[in-house]
Amino acid sequence: MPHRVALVVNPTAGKGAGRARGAETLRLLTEAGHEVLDVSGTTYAQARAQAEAAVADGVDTVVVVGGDGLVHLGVNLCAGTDTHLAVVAAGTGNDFARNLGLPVGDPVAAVRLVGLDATRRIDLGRMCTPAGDGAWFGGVLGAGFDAIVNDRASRMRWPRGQMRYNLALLRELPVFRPIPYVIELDGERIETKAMLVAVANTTSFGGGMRVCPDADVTDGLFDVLILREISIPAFLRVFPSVYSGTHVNHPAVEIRRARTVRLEATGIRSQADGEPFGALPLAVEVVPRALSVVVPEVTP
Ligand SMILES: Nc1ncnc2c1ncn2[C@@H]1O[C@H](COP(=O)(O)OP(=O)(O)OP(=O)(O)O)[C@@H](O)[C@H]1O
Repeated sequence: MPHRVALVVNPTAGKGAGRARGAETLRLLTEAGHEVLDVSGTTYAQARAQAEAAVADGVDTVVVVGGDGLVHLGVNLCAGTDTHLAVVAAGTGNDFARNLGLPVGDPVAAVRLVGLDATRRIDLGRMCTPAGDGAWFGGVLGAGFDAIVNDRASRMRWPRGQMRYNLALLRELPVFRPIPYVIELDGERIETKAMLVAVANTTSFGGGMRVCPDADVTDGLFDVLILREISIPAFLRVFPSVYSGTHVNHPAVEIRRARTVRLEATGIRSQADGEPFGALPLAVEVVPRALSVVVPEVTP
């Protein structure tokens, strides 16, 4: 079925590969008979404003070409509506696409899905500051060491891609101190020092770090990881096991399930889907079935 499509391309995604992937996606969508409105911008803010207007105008589907940052934009455009989100994964990490079994680095396969009309409704996270500033996220919200590294990486101009995060991590690690948190899980209050707290809708972030390997996007619950205070050498030893998800067996790791989470810590910022969000405190809730995603197969 031909769709009315709003296309958002991040030309900087995947170390600059996004531009070519975007041009290919535009050509493929047009050839497939879809009516395409290219709402890409020279900045994230411009793309967002143009895409919001297209969604308000009633497009059927938003197609994002980029990494998890562009998925984050798409999630915020389509959340709570019947507009479908299609992902042409062309970023560095592509955690969202991998978690949902979507094609990665393959615009032909991703565009084919748009015409097949197979969609799946998934849960989203909704985060809110005390001032009432809110946003949605599809993947993982982190507030701790991950957000500090993410913050530093986003201020660095070089190198690009995954190496930037590795370098930021090496710079932050020696000066990092465990953070005193107040965490509320469905109203249960936990006071603890921890290295990071991650509120997960999907399983992974940061390019394959399977922080909450059993997270399920349709269970109406977050998986919440608390990595309690450990020494920096112990942190370095446990860190690689996050890629296989076996870190969950470490005694300092606790994973809990909750519908609502409140996070409080002084001077700590958050990141969601790899994009910086506000400082703590934050209130977070899961909103079941808030997003319709274009997928390879129909699921109820
Ligand atoms: N023209 C643009 N349109 C959209 N986003 C842009 C644009 N220029 C720069 N960006 C930035 O790209 C980031 C998102 O990148 P994305 O996740 O799509 O790709 P990536 O290669 O995986 O990036 P990263 O390695 O930074 O995670 C956002 O933080 C956004 O501010």
